[in-house]
Parts: sequence; C-alpha cells; structure tokens
Amino acid sequence: MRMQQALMINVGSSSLKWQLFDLATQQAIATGLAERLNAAQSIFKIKFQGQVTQIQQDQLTLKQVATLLVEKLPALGLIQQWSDLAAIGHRVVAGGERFKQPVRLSATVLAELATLSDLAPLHNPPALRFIDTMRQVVPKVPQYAVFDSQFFTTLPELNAIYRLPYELTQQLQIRRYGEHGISHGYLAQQAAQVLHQPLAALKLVTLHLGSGASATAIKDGQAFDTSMGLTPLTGLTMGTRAGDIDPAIVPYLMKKLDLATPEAVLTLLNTQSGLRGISGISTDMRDLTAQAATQPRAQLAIDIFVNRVVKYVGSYFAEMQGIDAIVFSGGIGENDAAVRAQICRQLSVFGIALDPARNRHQHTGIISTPTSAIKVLRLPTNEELAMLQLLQRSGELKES
Ligand SMILES: Nc1ncnc2c1ncn2[C@@H]1O[C@H](COP(=O)(O)OP(=O)(O)O)[C@@H](O)[C@H]1O
Ligand SMILES: CC(=O)OP(=O)(O)O
Ligand SMILES: [Mg+2]
Repeated sequence: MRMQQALMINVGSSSLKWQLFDLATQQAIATGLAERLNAAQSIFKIKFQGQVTQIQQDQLTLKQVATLLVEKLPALGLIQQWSDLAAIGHRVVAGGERFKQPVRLSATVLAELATLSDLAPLHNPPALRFIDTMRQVVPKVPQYAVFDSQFFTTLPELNAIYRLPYELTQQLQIRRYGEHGISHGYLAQQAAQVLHQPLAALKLVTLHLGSGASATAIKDGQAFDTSMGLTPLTGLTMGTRAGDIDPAIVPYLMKKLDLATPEAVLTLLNTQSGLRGISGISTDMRDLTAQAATQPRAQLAIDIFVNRVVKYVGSYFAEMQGIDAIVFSGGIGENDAAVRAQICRQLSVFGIALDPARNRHQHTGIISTPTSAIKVLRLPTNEELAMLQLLQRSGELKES
C-alpha cells in the first residue's frame, strides 16, 4: 500500500509554512517556507532529503506562493499527483465561538468562516482565499481547518471577558479569543517534556515572538491568560501591529486625520504600526538589529518590543503567583539571541539568569543557568506538526 500523506499549511502574516507528512509516522517528508511576503527579498524554499530548492523574488504574494506550491510539489516528485494526498490541513487563526475543534471544510463551513473575518482581518481572509485556491486545484482531497483560537477556549472568564456591560459581552460574543494557540499548545507540551514534569504541574509563560507576537500564561495544563484578544491586533508590539493601545486613540485618529471609517484606523493599527511604524525602517527584526547602531528609531522599536514582553511576563508572574519556566519561540524568539538576552536582563529582578553561551549558540532546550529562579527555554515551534496532531486527535481526519 502507498504511504498516506497529508499536507499542513500555515498561512502567517509575513510567511507561509508547510510540511508534507507521512500520516502513519508523523514524520515530515518535505518542508517549505515562503517568507518576507509582499516585501523586498521574499524567498520561497522547499527542503527535502537534505536538498534545498529556492526561488528569490521581491514582493512575492500569497497567490504566487499558491501557484508555486501547486506546481513544485509534483514537479519535484514529492507527490505523484495532488489527488493522492489523504488530507490538507489549513491553519485558520480565528474560529470564534463557532469553531472550537478542527473541522472538515465544506461550502457551508466556508460560508460560516467568512462571517468571522472581523476577528482576524489580516489572517482569516487570506487563509480563506488560499483554501479556495487549494479546493479548486484538488476538489476531491479532504481539506480541514485547524484553529489558533482552540487552545484558548479554556480561558477563565476572569481573563476572557472585557470590562464591558456583561449583557453586551454575551449578546455580541465579545471576548478574548486568543491566537497563536496551535503554537502555544505545542510549546507547552514540549516544555513539559524538556523539564520532565507533567504539564499540569507547571506554571509556564510561552512567548511566540514572530511577525505576530503573543504571550500566554499556562497553568493547570491550560491557557490561563494571553496577550491577544478579540483579534490578533492587541497585546505585544508586532511587525506591523500596534499591540495594546488606549481605545480612545481610534476616534481621535479619525477626527485628526479626517478618516471616514473605523476600518481606516484599523488598517493603520494593523499594517503601519508596531516595529514598522516606530522605526520607519522595517517590519523585520533582522533589519532593525542591523541598523540599530546608526538609526535611533530602530533601537527604540527594539527597546519597546522588549519592554512590552517584560510587562506581560511580570503581570503573568503576579497573576499565576510565580512562573516555573519561560519559553521563547517564533521567528524572533527562536533566532534572536540579543532580544532574548535583553528580555531576560530586564527580568533579572525575578532571579532569571541566562546561560550566555547556550543563548548565543541557539541551544534547543534550557538556556538558563542551573541556579536561575525561573527556567528559560528556547524551543522551535512546529505549528504544522501540531496541526496534524490536533487533527488526528479530533477524530476528524479519517484514514482510508
Ligand atoms: N534570524 C533572525 N533574527 C532575528 N529575527 C528574525 C530572524 N528570522 C526571522 N526573524 C523575525 O521573525 C519574523 C517572522 O517570524 P515568524 O514566526 O516566522 O512569522 P509569521 O508571523 O509570519 O509566522 C520576521 O518578521 C523577523 O522579524
Ligand atoms: C495570529 C498571528 O499573529 O499569526 P502570525 O504571527 O502567523 O501572523
Ligand atoms: Mg506564524
């Protein structure tokens, strides 16, 4: 019998990542990444059997990535033909109150998903467009959505609701849905393994610091608090997103800039703010680090990014009455030793001490000293594997 394969696709705000898995073993047969989408120096890479195929092109769009993917997978012999795949899984950021489990995509489900775009305006619409493309290419292969918000369905009401009239909260289903949950859930399980302790016994703060960035407090094996909210706009400072702001800034900007709609402000907060807005240079931490010595606003953007993380970790320490371990992950958290060092230095009041060599060498696992009061871990996330596991656990994925 032929090996059953499944493709997991993760459409992010600056990248698209995918992995082709052997369903029986959960081993990745091939992986791919398209990054710096819609920006200078975009790159499309496929890795398999130790070989890398790459295409460099400025301003690569998600649509072009879809075309490349559809063409390259069979052309490189990774799959015989698209219809051989047993399943395709898509990361969908917001599932709202409606979707709390992975779901098989049908026309009805897609119509329901389309009503949730306000909950993740930078993410859900492109993901749905990508799904549409893939459904046209391979109409017969079962396709599924796996939700970033699923991990936060356990948030206690204490942290899930906003301080609005309670009736409005219920009537309009306004709550902190949380995002990056596929990653935070995966990181929590990995951390428990590294620390050789049951997850339920640990108080963790997982930091997914990428183009989107969020912090999650986890205790009793569940999400207890998280920095993203009704949408992924809020919380930490991000590549293009402002993170937390005083909501009064919205009407203020509308008046002062003569903006006709709230959506215009939302676009400004979602796409022109954060690292890009502060620095005026780039959304990408690599570019800011390269220019920090000569461009004060690049350094300011880094300092603000770090300080926001420090504030969240400090508040989670108080909320959970302590933290056993902090996990760094995401494009910045996994790769930027200087940012990790700066965050940990600013948290030294909690007795945190990084092992400088382990940090610098991007060690996977514990990167704090043996005497550090809180353990610090650097763990690469694997959202695509986590998606496959969530799908298999949900029972939705039927093996033929
Ligand atoms: N080597 C690196 N050093 C510092 N920052 C990095 C590095 N590689 C990636 N990044 C940062 O990570 C971001 C991408 O993070 P990632 O989690 O992959 O993004 P996405 O949110 O699209 O999933 C980039 O925008 C950049 O700021
Ligand atoms: C939810 C979110 O911000 O995702 P990403 O970091 O992939 O943009
Ligand atoms: Mg991402």
